[in-house]
Amino acid sequence: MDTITKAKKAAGEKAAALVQPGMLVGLGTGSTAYWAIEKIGQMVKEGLNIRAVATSVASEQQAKALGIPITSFSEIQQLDIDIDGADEVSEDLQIIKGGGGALLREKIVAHASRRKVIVADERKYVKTLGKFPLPVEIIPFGWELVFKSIQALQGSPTLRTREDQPYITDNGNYILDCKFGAIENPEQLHHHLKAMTGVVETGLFINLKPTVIIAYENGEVKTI
Ligand SMILES: O=C(CO)[C@H](O)[C@H](O)COP(=O)(O)O
Repeated sequence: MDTITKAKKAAGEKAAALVQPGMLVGLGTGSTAYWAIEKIGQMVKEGLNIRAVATSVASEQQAKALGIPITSFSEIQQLDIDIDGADEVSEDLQIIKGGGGALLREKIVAHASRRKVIVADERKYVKTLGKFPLPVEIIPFGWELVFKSIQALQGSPTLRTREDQPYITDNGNYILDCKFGAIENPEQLHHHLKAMTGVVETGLFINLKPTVIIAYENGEVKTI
């Protein structure tokens, strides 16, 4: 296992240790959240009694394969804890997510959780957001209009593709990856984008007040 994968595993496992018996747990998406889900799966096998809501089809499949009981918002109102990855976390704990395409469900789950835990390796921890292109989930119909509106905002959008076709989210939408450069005011940018008809959600996770677990390649793990 390379040092970055080890760091992701360490962050994920540290977060999983916060899960207590009886909790309702949000399961994130991506290669760091993956390790938290693996660890929670192991804890369930050892007798931990929890229920979980997953933020993507992929994470739900992983959880089910591990025997983690899955529930939904038709049965529950709120989660106790959500453990998820990030593409960037700034020093003031604003976050870009959506590199894995799950930002909409991730935001719904994060907002439904009393405690939000973000797990990341050291490369994601930055002074200012914006090096990572901001994912924006949009409705496929008329997507070109949103594309042009984001161009006009100097967002330099690219339609995300997979095998030369538009990438389709779990919700049937498209994603524009937008290069705004340094994002000095994430809250303002989020509101500008959300006001565009056709934008479903942005990858800016603002003012979540998360617990952030950063794992370093040298083996250190810090909670911020
Ligand atoms: O937001 C996400 C998926 O939509 C992921 O949490 C984010 O992309 C980080 O993924 P990874 O841990 O694989 O770097």
